[in-house]
Amino acid sequence: MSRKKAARGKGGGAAPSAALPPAQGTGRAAAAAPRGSSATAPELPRNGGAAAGRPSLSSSGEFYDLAFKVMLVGDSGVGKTCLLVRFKDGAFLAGSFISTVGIDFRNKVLTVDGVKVKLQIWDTAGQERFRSVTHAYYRDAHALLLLYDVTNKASFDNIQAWLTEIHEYAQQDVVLMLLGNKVDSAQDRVVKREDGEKLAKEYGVPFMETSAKSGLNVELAFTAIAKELKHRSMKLPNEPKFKLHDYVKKEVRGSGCCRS
Ligand SMILES: Nc1nc2c(ncn2[C@@H]2O[C@H](COP(=O)(O)OP(=O)(O)OP(=O)(O)O)[C@@H](O)[C@H]2O)c(=O)[nH]1
Ligand SMILES: [Mg+2]
Repeated sequence: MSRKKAARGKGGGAAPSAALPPAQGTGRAAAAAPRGSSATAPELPRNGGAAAGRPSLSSSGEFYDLAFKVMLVGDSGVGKTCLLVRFKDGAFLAGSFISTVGIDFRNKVLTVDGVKVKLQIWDTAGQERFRSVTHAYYRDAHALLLLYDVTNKASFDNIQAWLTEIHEYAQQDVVLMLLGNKVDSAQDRVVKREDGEKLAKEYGVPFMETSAKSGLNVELAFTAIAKELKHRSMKLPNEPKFKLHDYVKKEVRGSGCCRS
């Protein structure tokens, strides 16, 4: 991978989403990106750039060996922005709900089995009116985290429609994971864990329940994705096969226990 600085997202376009605090490497892609345009972040090769074998420099000045694009999708209000802020900054965006406008991205470099993997994480707006913007970004996503809110039945019922949309717009080989968020709100839960597990099994996707508020399983969700993508792109000869489903089953924490 040639030594390059990941381009910053350009400003401009509609008002940037108010939900993400200004931060290093925040890409503020124009909310109404022209149909079919690629993101304002650099295009990332399908294999994450494994071929070059030399580290690159991310916009936050961190070296990385591989880079992948991950998208957060799901109904408005399920917790996509909060999950990203929890993962990136280790904080919970409490207070009033500020809906994402258009799309935003944050970068985070994590180390997976000694390899530095940069995740360029796209936080999409769940509101229907931004759906056409989101469609333009599916094309080069390497992985998708599909969220519903365990306290909101409609967000779970809409998962089928999200899966149809993903099937239509995303690549065949996209890595997909289903997340039931807000599991800390036990008293308000209306979607049982078994319902999520059953749906995930039906579609053959890994599943876990998370909480952006407590942090439960948030690190695990992104680490599992990074491991899967790294193993796909760097098939080292004597490396044991990585099985995403098995890894998630082994590592996932129940909502009854401590933080992730
Ligand atoms: N209890 C609890 N509340 C959460 C959690 N995650 C998000 N919330 C709250 O749910 C509301 C919506 O969260 P967001 O992250 O903004 O939702 P979103 O999916 O980004 O919504 P859009 O940007 O409109 O698509 C906010 O008031 C958050 O505080 C969680 O894990 N637990
Ligand atoms: Mg949001």
